[in-house]
This record gives sequence, C-alpha cells and structure tokens, in this order.
Amino acid sequence: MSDPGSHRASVLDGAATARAIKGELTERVAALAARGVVPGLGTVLVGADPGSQAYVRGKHRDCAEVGIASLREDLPATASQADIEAAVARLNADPACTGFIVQLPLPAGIDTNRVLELVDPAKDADGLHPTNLGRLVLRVNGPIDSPLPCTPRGILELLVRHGISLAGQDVVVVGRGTTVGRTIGLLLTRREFNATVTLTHTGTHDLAEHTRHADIIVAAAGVPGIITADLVKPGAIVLDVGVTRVVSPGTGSTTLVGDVDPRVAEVAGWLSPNPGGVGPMTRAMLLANVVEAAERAVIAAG
Ligand SMILES: Nc1nc(=O)c2c([nH]1)NC[C@@H]1CN(c3ccc(C(=O)N[C@@H](CCC(=O)O)C(=O)O)cc3)C=[N+]21
Repeated sequence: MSDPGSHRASVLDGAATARAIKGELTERVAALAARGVVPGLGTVLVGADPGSQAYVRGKHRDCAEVGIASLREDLPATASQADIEAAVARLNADPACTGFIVQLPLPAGIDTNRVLELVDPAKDADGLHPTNLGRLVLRVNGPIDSPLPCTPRGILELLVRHGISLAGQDVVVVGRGTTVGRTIGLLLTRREFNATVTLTHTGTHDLAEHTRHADIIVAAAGVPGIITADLVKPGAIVLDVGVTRVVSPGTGSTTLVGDVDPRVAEVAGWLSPNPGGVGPMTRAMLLANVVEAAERAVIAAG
C-alpha cells in the first residue's frame, strides 16, 4: 500500500447478515406453523444485572420478529440452586418450549455446570450441553445434526456469507472461554471447513508471534483493545468478539468496548465491527437453533 493511513478494512456486516438470516427463519417458522408447530424460546434469567437483562430482552425481541414464541423464567438474584434447577425442569417439561438458554453468568455460589447439565440436550439452544459439545468433538465429518454453539456458528456464517472460504486458512483464536474460544476450533477444523486453528489466550507468551501469521484472527479474550494494529498481518480478516462493559466513573453511563483496537481497520482486509458484527450473528444463531430443534421434533414425530 502506498498510503497505509488511507486503507480501510471491508466491513463484515453482522447486523445486515443477521437480518437476512432472520428473513429466512421467518419463512421456516411459517412452514412449521402451517403444520401446527410454533417454536418457542425459553430463557432462564437470574438476578438484575443490566447487561444480562438487556441481552435477554433482545433475544425475545428477535423471537417476536420471526414468529417464535417467548417463555421467560425470571428469578431474583437470591434464587437458590434448587430454584434455578426447578426453572430448568419446567422448561424441559413444557411442550411450548422447543429450545431454551440459561443466561450466563449465574450468580456466585451457583454450580453453573450442574445447571447446564440438566438442560434437555434436544432443547439446548446454546449448544453448550456436554452431550452437544461431545457430538461436536465426535462428528468431525458428516452432517451436523445437533445444535452448535451460537457464537462460533455465527462467526462461521458471517464469513461464509461474505464469500470467505476457510479452507487451508490459518485461524488464530485469542481467548479460551467455553462459549467462543474453546469451541470454535472444533467447528472450523471440521473437514468441510478445513481451517487450521491455533488457540491462544491472555497467558500466551508471545501473542504477536501467533497473530502476525494469521489469515483470520478471532478476538474473544474480553480484554479491551488487546488486538492492536501491529499484531495484524496486512489484509488479514479480524473478528472482534470480546465485549467489555466500561462504566464511566463520572456519569455512570456504560459503553461497550471490543477486543480490537480501532486502528486495526487501517491494516486488516476485513473487520467485524463491535457492536454490529458478531453480536447480532450470535442472536440469529440462537433463533436458528430454536427453529431447527422444532424442525427436528416434527421430523421425529413423523
Ligand atoms: N447462555 C448464554 N448464551 C449466550 O449467548 C450469552 C450468555 N449466556 N451470556 C452473555 C453472552 C453475551 N452475548 C451477546 C449476544 C449478543 C450481543 C449483541 O447482539 N450485541 C450487540 C450490541 C448490544 C448492545 O448494544 O448492548 C451488537 O454487537 O451489535 C452481545 C452479546 C451472548 N451471551
């Protein structure tokens, strides 16, 4: 580039892509309705964390847009392990609920893994139940017939729908959380996508040594601005997944800050904005998981 300062990465537009997916899902929901089936998303929300409340509100707004019914289990912050497990049991038993999520994080003192293991794997809209994670590990080849974790699936869809092939690409993931970092490699290394994936994290000795060789960087560490322009190979594809809520001490207002420094746009070939990138895709994939669970149930019923 003769004038690096003037380069701007192309935008991986998650908001527009999620809108397109919601349009497709609306048609599939209508086809189910014609057979007398209405998909229903359940949410278990514990406590009054404003971030979690906003996410859950957004998920139900998405449902209304595509014709999915909403079922809410809202529990106080003081809810016990047994209270939360009872809410999970109600949604497991409710035929109107075809898929549901337990909004994370749960309050301190709650055994999250125990709660997640109680979710009926057939209703696991997050794709985070051990059975479904196990299927993701085992089924390296062949059709995917169980729900996938929403954010990894959203990232994959965002790339594919922008004409980006993963075959043979070097993907460096930053962050080892369950919802993104630890699971995305299981998806992208499947034979049909064929990427090469390196998993790094905040304890990696020389992060730049890895990221500078990456064709694709998935930034999911939850560390604001951890991916600076000098860590990015010119022309690389960068996905900004991490979200940190920063509260301004003066006004008390919150802003969302991603893992990618804004100047990365001067180096990268493609960049997913944050907000407006992977977040809306995650929500769209949650809807897809709920619709697909209802479709599978229809097929199973004959
Ligand atoms: N069981 C469970 N499943 C989850 O999928 C889950 C969770 N717990 N806990 C929290 C994280 C976070 N997460 C986001 C989803 C969408 C946006 C999103 O749509 N963000 C908008 C901006 C929203 C805003 O401005 O507040 C955007 O990126 O454009 C963000 C974050 C799902 N999570």
